[in-house]
Amino acid sequence: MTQEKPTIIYTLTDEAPMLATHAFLPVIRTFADAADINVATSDISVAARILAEFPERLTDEQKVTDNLAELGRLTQDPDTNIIKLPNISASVPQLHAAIKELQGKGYDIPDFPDNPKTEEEQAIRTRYTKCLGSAVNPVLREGNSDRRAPKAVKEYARKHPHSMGKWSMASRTHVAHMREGDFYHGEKSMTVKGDRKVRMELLTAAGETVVLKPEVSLTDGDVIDSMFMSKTALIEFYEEQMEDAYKTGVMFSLHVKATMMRVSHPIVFGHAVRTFYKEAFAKHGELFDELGVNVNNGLSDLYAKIETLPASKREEIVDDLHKCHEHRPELAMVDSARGISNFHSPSDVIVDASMPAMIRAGGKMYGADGRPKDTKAVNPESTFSRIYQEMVNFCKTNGAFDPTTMGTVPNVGLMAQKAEEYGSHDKTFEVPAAGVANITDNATGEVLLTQDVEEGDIWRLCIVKDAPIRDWVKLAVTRSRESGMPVVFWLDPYRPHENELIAKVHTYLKDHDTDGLDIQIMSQVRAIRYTMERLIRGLDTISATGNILRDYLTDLFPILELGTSAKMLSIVPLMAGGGLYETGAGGSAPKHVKQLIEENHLRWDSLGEFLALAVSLEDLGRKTDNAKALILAKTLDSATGKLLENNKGPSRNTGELDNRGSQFYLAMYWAQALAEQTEDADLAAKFAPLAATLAAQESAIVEELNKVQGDQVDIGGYYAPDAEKLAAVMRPSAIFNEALSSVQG
Ligand SMILES: NC(=O)C1=CN([C@@H]2O[C@H](COP(=O)(O)OP(=O)(O)OC[C@H]3O[C@@H](n4cnc5c(N)ncnc54)[C@H](OP(=O)(O)O)[C@@H]3O)[C@@H](O)[C@H]2O)C=CC1
Ligand SMILES: O=C(O)CCC(=O)C(=O)O
Ligand SMILES: [Mg+2]
Repeated sequence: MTQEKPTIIYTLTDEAPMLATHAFLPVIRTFADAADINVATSDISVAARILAEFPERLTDEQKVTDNLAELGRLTQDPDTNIIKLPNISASVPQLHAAIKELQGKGYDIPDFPDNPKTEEEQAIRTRYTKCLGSAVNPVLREGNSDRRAPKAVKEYARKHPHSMGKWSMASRTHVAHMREGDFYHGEKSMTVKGDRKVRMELLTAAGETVVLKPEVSLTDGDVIDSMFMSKTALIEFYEEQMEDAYKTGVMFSLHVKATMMRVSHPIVFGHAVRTFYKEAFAKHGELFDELGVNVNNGLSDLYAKIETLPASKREEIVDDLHKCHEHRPELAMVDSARGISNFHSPSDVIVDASMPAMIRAGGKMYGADGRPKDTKAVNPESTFSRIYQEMVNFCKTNGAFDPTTMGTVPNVGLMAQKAEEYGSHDKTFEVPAAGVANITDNATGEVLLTQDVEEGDIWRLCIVKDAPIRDWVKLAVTRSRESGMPVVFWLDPYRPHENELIAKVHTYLKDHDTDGLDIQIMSQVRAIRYTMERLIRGLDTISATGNILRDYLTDLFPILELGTSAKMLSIVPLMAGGGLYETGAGGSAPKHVKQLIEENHLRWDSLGEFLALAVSLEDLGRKTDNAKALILAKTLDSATGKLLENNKGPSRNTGELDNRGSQFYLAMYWAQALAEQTEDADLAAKFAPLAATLAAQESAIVEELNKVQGDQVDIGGYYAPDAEKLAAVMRPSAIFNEALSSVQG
C-alpha cells in the first residue's frame, strides 16, 4: 500500500458488508477521484486472514499478505485514514467452515486441530487461533470511540419510527446474573507505579509453580485488575436458574459474547450446555472425551463429532439428550423452523445485539414453536448485566420507549490499546489446579495482586493504560462541549477497577476547561436509571464508559432509538493522529447473506458507510488542505440527509429497493448536490452530467435493480466468494454502471 496520493483505505470484510462494498466501491471511487483521492482496499476478511497465516503452503498466486498487521502499523501514522467495515469474529464452527471452503478452492491449508496431539498440530492451532474471535478490531482500535446518531438520522427515526413491541407490567422476562463468585466479586485492582514487567503464576496447593504468562509489560500509571470467576459458583448459578425457569415455566436464554471474549465466554457457554444436559454428559462423558467433543463450541460440535459413531450409539446419545429436555426449561431458539436453539453455537446469540433485540420486542424471544415468549435472560457476569435488568424494570413500569419522542444517548468509550476486559484474551486462563494466582513482579518478586482459585476457575489480568484514560476524559469533555449534552461517566466506586478510574477521571478533568459543562460520575445502575429518566423526556445524555459498556450501549440505545445500530456514526480518533471510521456499531448480519443467496435481495443498510465516508473525507480534506475533499464531504452529508428524507433505505422485502438501490439513490443525490454547489465550478461541471443521467434514468435503473430479485444467485462461496460473480450480482444495472464509468473516463 503506497501512499503517494492522499489515500482512504477501505477494508474488505465479510458477509453483508462485504457484499455491499462490491457495489459501493465503484461509486466511491468515481467521486473520490474528482478530488484526487486514492481509495485503496485492504482485505481483512476471515478468509484472507487465514490464508495470510500459511504462506509456505500456498502458490505464489495464492499468497495473501498480512493486511491486518500492515493496517495495525498504519494506525501509528498520523496520515492514516481507514474505513473499517464490520467483520466476522469467528467462532470455531465458523473457522472450520471457512477452512473447508478454502480447501475446496484449492488452497492447501491444514485442518484446524480441535484437540492437538502433536507439537506440529499445536503449532497449527496456534496460528489459527490468531483468526479466532474478535481478532481485527483490537488491532485497529488505537484510539477511543465516539459513537452517536447524527442529527439527520435521529430526525428520520422520529418521523419514521420503527416498530416496538409492547411491554406489560405482567411480563415475566427478567435478567439473571451471578450474585457471588463471578468476576465482579473476585476482582482486585491497582494503579501501577513505575514501569515493570510482571508474570502471571499459579502456586498450586500441591506446591508446584505454574507460570501461565511469563511476561507482561506495564507502564507507570496503568490500571491492572486480577479477577476470576468460580467454576463451582457458575455451575450452581446455572443449576438454580434452570431449575427456577423450569418450575416457573419461563423460557431460558443465555447471552454471552463468546466472539469478543474469545477465551472466557466459550468456557462460560460450555458450562451452561453441560449443566443443561448433565445426565447425558454423566452417561456419555468418557465417550465424548474420546471423540474430542467440546461444547464450548456449542452443541453443534457434539452433533458433528458423534457423526462418526454407529447409528445405534448415535441414536442412544440423541435420545439421552432429548430426555434431558423433559426436566429442563424451554430454550430460546435462534431458528425455530430448523430446530436450532440458543445452545447450538456460541456465536449465534451475541449479547450486545441479542439483549436489545429482546428489549425492543417487549421482552420476548422465540420459543421452539416459533412463538415469541417471555424469557429468563441469563447473563452470568453481573458487572454489566445489571443495566439490562434495570432497563427491563423500567420498561415494565413505563412501557416501551417511544422512538418518536425519546432523546439520544451517544457514547464515548474507553477502548484504545486493548483496554480492559476486551484486551485480556492472552492473559485469560482456565485454572489447571487449585492454588494461589499471583501477579508477580519479575524483577523483585513482589506480589502485586493475589487471588485464591480453584481448578476450572477462569482467571484473567486486564490492563488499561494511562494514556488512553487521559484521552478518553478529553474526548468526553470535547463531545460535551461540542454537543452541549451532559456527560455521565458510568463508574462504580464499589468495583475496585472503576474506583481506580474514578480517581484518574477526577485528575484528568482538571486538564480541561469544564466551565458550564454538566459532568457526573455514577455507578452503572444509577447511570442507566438517570439516563432513561431523561431519555423518555426527550433529553440527551452522553455515556462515557469502559470498553464493554461501550460495546453494549452502542447497540442498546441505537436499537431502541433507531431500530438498528447500523445508522450510527462511529469514529475512532486514533491517538497517533490518524482516523479510523467504523461503519455503524453493529455486526455483519449473516442472515442478510442468506436472503441475498436465496432471493437476490440484500437488505443490509449501508448508511453507516455513507456517514463514515463523509467524516473520513472531511478529515482528509482538512489535513491535506484539499478543498475538493471538503466539498465532497459536505455534499455527501446532504445526499445522505436527502436519502433519509426520501426514505430510500433498503427494504426488508424482496422485490423492493435493496442495498443496491439505496446506493444508487445516494450516488444520484450526491451528484446532484455537487452539480448544485457553487464553491467549486470544476466539481459542479464534472458531476452535472452524471446527476442529469441518473435523474433521467431513475426509473429504468430502479427497474433493472429490482427485477433481478426473487431468484437464487451464486456468488461462488461464503467466506471467499468469487470476485467476478460478486460484481455481476452486486452491480446488475447496466445503465447505472455505464453512467458511473462515463465519469471515470
Ligand atoms: N464491528 C464489527 O466488526 C462487529 C462484528 N460483529 C460480527 O458480526 C457477526 C454478526 O453479529 P450479530 O451480533 O448477529 O449482529 P448483527 O449486527 O450482524 O445482526 C443483528 C441484526 O441487526 C440488524 N442489522 C445490523 N446491521 C445492519 C445493517 N447494516 N443493515 C440492516 N440491518 C442491520 C439486522 O436485523 P434485521 O435484519 O432483523 O433488521 C441483524 O440481523 C458476528 O460474526 C460478530 O462477531 C458484530 C458486531 C460488530
Ligand atoms: O469485534 C467484535 O467482535 C465486535 C465488536 C463490537 O461489537 C463493537 O465494537 O460494537
Ligand atoms: Mg457491539
